Amino acid sequence: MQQDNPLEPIRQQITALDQQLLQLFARRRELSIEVAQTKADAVSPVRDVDRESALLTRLVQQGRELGLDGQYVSRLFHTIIEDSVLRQQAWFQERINPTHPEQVKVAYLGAKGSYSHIAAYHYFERRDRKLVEMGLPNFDAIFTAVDEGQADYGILPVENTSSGAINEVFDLLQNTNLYIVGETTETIAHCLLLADDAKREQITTVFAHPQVHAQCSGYLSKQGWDQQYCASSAEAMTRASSEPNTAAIGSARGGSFYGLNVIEANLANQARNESRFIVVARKSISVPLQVPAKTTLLMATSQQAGALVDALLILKQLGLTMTKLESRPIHGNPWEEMFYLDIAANQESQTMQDALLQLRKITRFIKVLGCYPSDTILPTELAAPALADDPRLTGTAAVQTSAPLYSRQLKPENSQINLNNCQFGGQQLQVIAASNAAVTQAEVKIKEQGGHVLLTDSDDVATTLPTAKVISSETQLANINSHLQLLLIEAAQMANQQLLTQVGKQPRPVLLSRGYGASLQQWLDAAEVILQQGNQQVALLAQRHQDIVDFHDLAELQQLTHLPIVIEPGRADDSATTQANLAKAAASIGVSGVLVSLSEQRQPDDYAVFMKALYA
Ligand SMILES: O=C(O)C(=O)C[C@]1(C(=O)O)C=C[C@@H](O)C=C1
Repeated sequence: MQQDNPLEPIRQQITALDQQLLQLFARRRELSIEVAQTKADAVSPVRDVDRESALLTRLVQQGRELGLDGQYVSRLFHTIIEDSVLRQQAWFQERINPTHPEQVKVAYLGAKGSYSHIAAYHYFERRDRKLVEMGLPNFDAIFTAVDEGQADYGILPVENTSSGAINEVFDLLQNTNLYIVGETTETIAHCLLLADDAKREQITTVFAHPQVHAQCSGYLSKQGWDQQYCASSAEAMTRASSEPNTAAIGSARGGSFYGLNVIEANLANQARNESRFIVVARKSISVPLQVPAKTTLLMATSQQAGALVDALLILKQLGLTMTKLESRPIHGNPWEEMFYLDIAANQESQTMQDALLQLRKITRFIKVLGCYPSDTILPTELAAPALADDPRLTGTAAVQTSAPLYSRQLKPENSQINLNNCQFGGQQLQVIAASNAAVTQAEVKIKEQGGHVLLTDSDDVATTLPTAKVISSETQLANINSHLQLLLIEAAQMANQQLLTQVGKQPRPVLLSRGYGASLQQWLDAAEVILQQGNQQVALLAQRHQDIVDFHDLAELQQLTHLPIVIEPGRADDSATTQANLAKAAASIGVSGVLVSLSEQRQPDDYAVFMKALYA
């Protein structure tokens, strides 16, 4: 009989107390949101370490009087305060980005019970959002589902304390249209999970995601089981629940979805096993200044020695803290690296705007992948005076730069584009020679008579000259040769927003022609589309189809933009000498390049005449 069990009355009292504790926690949470509402009016930060310190000191003291250990009390209240801070942050977030519906569709890796699923659950629960779950088989599918609007958000793991960065996700971020709008860190407790009727001694095979295998390699190497990789922890658990003599590695919570029991816990190599996840969406968000924010940048520096150090020095000089630096190879550009930087600052703060402005000047590619609330809540240590000043709060007033990226207003000095040893935007006029002949034949001629870049339709890469090619479609862009250095967008494509957007994601310089009948503003707006995507290496090409190159336009353009300007001088029937004179005149008002035909078949050799007249 239950009444005979002496434990029962005591347990009932514990249950009743726990129930009261829960009600108190819930009430505390409500008060925390009331505090946030008050802070919104006063524009004070969420985090108040002085208050936390005073509160913890008092609680530890009072706890001691009640016989409670100080560590125990501070640990408990750190969890409570962390929840309070994260809730307030979520409340502020919602206040300035109020578009979210009550339920959100979230794409994550694997099925119910996967680590990504649990991270998604925690993240959106904190935001009072009901989760419509969309488990997908791979990371690529998650990006596509959000991009195409089938899901509102995607949640993706980016790093783990034992196995490091998740490269596949970083690689997909290189080409995405999505923005990072949030992050969350999950403590991952890997357990050995077995079906009800299974026995540990009979295990022959263990299923886990490759990252999980890596994180538990120490434990697994001692077991002598066959280790099989699965696309997700959920798949591993599904298999362990149906295949005899097998086990899975997963979380206790995940295992419960599949009727699996925890046989051993804490299998990871590192005692502290945490994974950081990012949340991606189609629209970027603003982060309120009350909330500590992170800004993630994607950046390619020039290939000169020390280029990365120069970029990092800018951050240092502005007092910005970089919390992460990852590098990944650039797709199609062997030995070139794309850098991912997490900076503890709000994108809209003046300091971050200054940093972006300076970084744009020295990078070949730069894009803000997102600015989002930082979910890392460091515990307030007791009696540490340094904590009175929370360095993660930038606290500066919001500044939105409205000047376009192409404008002189934003960047007074000329931009420069480097291709091997030639430099558009520098002192010397650069010559791009267009040729239909075989690449080797054209190369010989350019080397004999002068010139810097070869514009060719050929995919032959056997040349030491930088090569340029006309790109007319996204398909063509997707298949370009990795040696190609300069992309030329012709007049007919100037208004092709999709092509411009894709070209903007390239780490290669772009020469953008003015569209037929397009105004200077429309031309610059097209350049802006490319720049906004991250590609900072854009030059403008005034082509011959504008009848003759209009010097009035060129002079005006010089004032409006810092982008290098290249011209195709004169009409086709202008003599080589006339074209050279036009090129020289253009150079005198700051034009940095000229596009001419190599005209292999002509007699006399127009190219030779042109080059001679140019340097006469
Ligand atoms: O008192 C405040 O200002 C709060 O925001 C509440 C609270 C808490 O939960 O106790 C939360 C965050 C602050 O860092 C300090 C305390």
